[in-house]
Amino acid sequence: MRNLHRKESQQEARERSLSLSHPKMVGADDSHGADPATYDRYRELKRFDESQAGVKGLADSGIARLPRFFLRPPEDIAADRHCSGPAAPAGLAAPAGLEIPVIDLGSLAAGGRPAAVARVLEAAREVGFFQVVNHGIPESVLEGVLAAAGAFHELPAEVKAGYYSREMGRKVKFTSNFDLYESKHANWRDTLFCVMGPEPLDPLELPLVCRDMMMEYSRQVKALGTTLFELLSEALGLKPDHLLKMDCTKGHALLGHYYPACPEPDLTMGTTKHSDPDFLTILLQDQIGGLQIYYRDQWVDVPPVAGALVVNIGDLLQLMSNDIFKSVWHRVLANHVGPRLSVACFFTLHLYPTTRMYGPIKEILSEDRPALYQETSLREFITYYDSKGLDGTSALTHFRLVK
Ligand SMILES: O=C(O)CCC(=O)C(=O)O
Ligand SMILES: [Fe+2]
Repeated sequence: MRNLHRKESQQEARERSLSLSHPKMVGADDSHGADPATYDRYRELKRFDESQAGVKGLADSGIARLPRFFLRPPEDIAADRHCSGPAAPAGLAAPAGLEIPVIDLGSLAAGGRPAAVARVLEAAREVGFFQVVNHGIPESVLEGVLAAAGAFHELPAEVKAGYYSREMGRKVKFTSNFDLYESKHANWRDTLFCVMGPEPLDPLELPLVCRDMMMEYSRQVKALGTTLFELLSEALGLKPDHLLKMDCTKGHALLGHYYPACPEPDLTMGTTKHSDPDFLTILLQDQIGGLQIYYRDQWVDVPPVAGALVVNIGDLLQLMSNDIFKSVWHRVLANHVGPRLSVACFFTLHLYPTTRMYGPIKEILSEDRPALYQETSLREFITYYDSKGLDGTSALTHFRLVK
């Protein structure tokens, strides 16, 4: 593990001394029953935002009822059950107890590669999600990075406030509900967002409490990403380095999510249903559960498997694979039990000024398989995704040639 020998910075000294003090309470509108005539949603959102304490601040203040802007009306929750995802396979029978595929990467070098490629193809095409085991990242690193992300969120609110931001260009920021002002309902989730590459992040920009573990995990998850993109390239019938040459592993961001125990979990969501705006996501979740994918008209649990990592196809890879791979809706249920921790690694060139255009890969197109999407730059794609927020629609629709 990396050890940085240097003098403690002012910010770190502040973190250390403040971590001994008590978290500050944040105010909350804890009455659902507020008079609709006088309820000022924007003011409440702003008050929450300006607390810079996220949903953990609300949980710590001991609220028994959720502020109104977290509430999802029952018809909204019901509608969720009948949504049609960006790639919901049409006309197929309901799954009889679908289990998210678990793929063993342990024998790639020992003749197991063709079987792994076949399984990756099947999972990416049919389900859009799979779990990997024997992936090469030691359990101590998985446990370590989850604990480190949790430790950041458990710092005193005053310390975390130093990182709180909604600025697009910030490489390291603590935020709650990136789409707070755009979305219909807020989510019961806080996030530490860190852009780790392509320009190497100066480790000193990371909070001290999670710095070494985030750097170590970043290095290891990038190596796993390379293996996965090679398998995915082969699954498309391309040379193993095809997706690597398209810069799919050039940049990645780590998102340390924190879902505190929720006082009224049935009335809100941990994460609203969405598909990911990247090439690929590798997700590390703890043992609490709550992640679900939308598959053949129903929500299916992605159960925590000790030592496994969850992999899902992002919107950009669905676009590049011309719909061979599926980027599917997923969501996280809020829970009485918590906190739930997860660390998502988004392979994306977020914030990197690349002008490269991404469209369906030419080598897999034919007269029978014409391009289904227009080309887009990553900047255009992300700007569109962020402006839309997690509104329950797919950003891919916007780039589809035949609507
Ligand atoms: O926390 C999780 O399990 C899922 C997070 C997620 O979907 C995301 O970061 O896009
Ligand atoms: Fe996601």
